[in-house]
Amino acid sequence: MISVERLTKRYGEVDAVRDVTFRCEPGTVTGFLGPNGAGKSTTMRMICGLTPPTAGSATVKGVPYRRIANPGRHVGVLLDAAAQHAGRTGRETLALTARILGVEQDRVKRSLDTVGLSPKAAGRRVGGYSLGMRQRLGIAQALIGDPSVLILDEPANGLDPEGIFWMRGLLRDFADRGGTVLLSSHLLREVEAVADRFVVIANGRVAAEGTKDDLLSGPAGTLVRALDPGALAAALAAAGLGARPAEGGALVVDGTPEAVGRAAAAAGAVLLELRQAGGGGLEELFLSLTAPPAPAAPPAANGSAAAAPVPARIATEKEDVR
Ligand SMILES: Nc1ncnc2c1ncn2[C@@H]1O[C@H](COP(=O)(O)OP(=O)(O)OP(=O)(O)O)[C@@H](O)[C@H]1O
Repeated sequence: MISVERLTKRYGEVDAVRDVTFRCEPGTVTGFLGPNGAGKSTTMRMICGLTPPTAGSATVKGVPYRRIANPGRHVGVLLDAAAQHAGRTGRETLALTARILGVEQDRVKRSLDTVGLSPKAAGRRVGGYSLGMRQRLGIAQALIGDPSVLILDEPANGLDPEGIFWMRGLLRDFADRGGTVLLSSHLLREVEAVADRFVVIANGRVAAEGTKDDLLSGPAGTLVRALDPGALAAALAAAGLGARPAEGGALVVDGTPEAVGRAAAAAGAVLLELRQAGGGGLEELFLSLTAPPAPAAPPAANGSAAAAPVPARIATEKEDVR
């Protein structure tokens, strides 16, 4: 079990993570999703005791990570596959990890077999590995202590399609045997096939959380796209219809297609698309939750309420200050 309670991390003026709360249960894979810079890595680093939170707390198996004795026997962590010693061979890397964790050396060969690194590859220096090979080695390192929890940050980066398929099978099997998996990605499709639950983070905050069915059962609204997004935004605001941005400059509006069509017609806004939202499934929902805000409406000639921008539920991504 991983438990995250109101985790917050501030870097100067930047709120990298704000009030993030979620749980990962044994026997499940939790997909931790969000666009670049959303706060996934910072959250995972706080769970693993590498970054001190500004506020809030996180526990793994009921204990803060830093207080777990010999944590590699309980929690397998892969946060950055590129951060391995380039001068050691893959086999040496695992042999050293096995010694540090106090597990038998025969686990080295088993782990190499599990992740599909051949004896020849294992004998090469890590500096010559591709990113995909480093990911496999990192996963072997995470698994060698036979943990019951896995925390993996973008583990599919650099893996080819066969490698991604293999990794999904490995994680599914790990969870089906009672393990707990937290898996981050900025690509929904990468995790959709393996995750039981999703935590979607945008701009440092949890934007949505739940199973696929939970996420898709919410009010869908109407998807609309106009030739002039600003004119549409003004028309919706004038009609008192709330909206949030979706993919390709579209909006998802809290209202029926008829109400949206009437509002657009009244303002003379030309529509390119008008339909019930939600048919796009999880991907459409993910994109709408993590999209930048809708364009602001142009000021109305008479200075009426039509000048107000459509309220967007999701704020824009922060500026990267690194
Ligand atoms: N050490 C740091 N100092 C200052 N700002 C930081 C630091 N680490 C992260 N940030 C900022 O915090 C925000 C969240 O970054 P984070 O790396 O957690 O996002 P992410 O969701 O993992 O993104 P990606 O998918 O690109 O890895 C970003 O705005 C980032 O610039």
